Amino acid sequence: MLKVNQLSKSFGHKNAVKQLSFRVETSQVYCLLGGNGAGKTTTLNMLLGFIEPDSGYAEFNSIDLWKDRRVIQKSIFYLPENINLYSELTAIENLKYLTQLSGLTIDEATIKKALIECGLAEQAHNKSTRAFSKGMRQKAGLALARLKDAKLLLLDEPTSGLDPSATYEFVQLIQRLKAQGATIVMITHDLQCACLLADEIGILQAGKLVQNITNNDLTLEKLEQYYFQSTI
Ligand SMILES: Nc1ncnc2c1ncn2[C@@H]1O[C@H](COP(=O)(O)OP(=O)(O)OP(=O)(O)O)[C@@H](O)[C@H]1O
Repeated sequence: MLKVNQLSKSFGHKNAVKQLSFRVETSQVYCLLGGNGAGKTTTLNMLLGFIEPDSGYAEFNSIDLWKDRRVIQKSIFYLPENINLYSELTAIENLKYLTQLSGLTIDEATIKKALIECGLAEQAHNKSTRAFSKGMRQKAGLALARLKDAKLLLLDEPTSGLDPSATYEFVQLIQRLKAQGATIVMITHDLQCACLLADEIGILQAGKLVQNITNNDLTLEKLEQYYFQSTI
């Protein structure tokens, strides 16, 4: 379980995140929404340890995210908006190399299995990733998360720039990872995707959490209402 408690961060006089608290249970997806400049990236950067909070804390499975950084880094996987792979290497070579960097030795059959589970067609496994679309890169990225056995996935605007079919495939993939026990935090501007995937949705406005919505048969129309009421 991820517990974020009273997290705050200012840049000079700008309060980017103000006393932010939320919880994400194991096998649940939490979507953080908000307009430009609302504090989503700052929050993600604090969870990733890139930015130190001024106050507050976050724990994953009762381990403090900052005090036990090395322990926690093994559990966290960050999927940036645009995932970088080594373009001269194939998908399999990328995953072999990237898992080796994490101290893992994983055989090719296991890598292929992870790629297939994450929806990357077999004919792409031995191709250079230079010409991979964003959707294909994401599949390879999430296969890496599987191979590293990451328990907490932090996703940054994963559906921006994806076409509707790729978005649909992404939603299905996240649902599978969730069913396999991943805890997921996703920052996004994609209300439809949040509606489909999230168990809980937080809406940030000027650094403050102004809504925390439990997704009980939430419709897109209802979420749009919450969103526009909170952010305009
Ligand atoms: N390094 C920084 N120095 C100064 N101000 C910053 C810094 N990083 C973020 N901010 C400010 O903090 C506020 C929150 O920014 P943040 O990037 O977290 O918003 P966001 O919700 O991710 O926005 P977007 O959707 O546009 O990416 C903004 O006003 C931004 O200008």
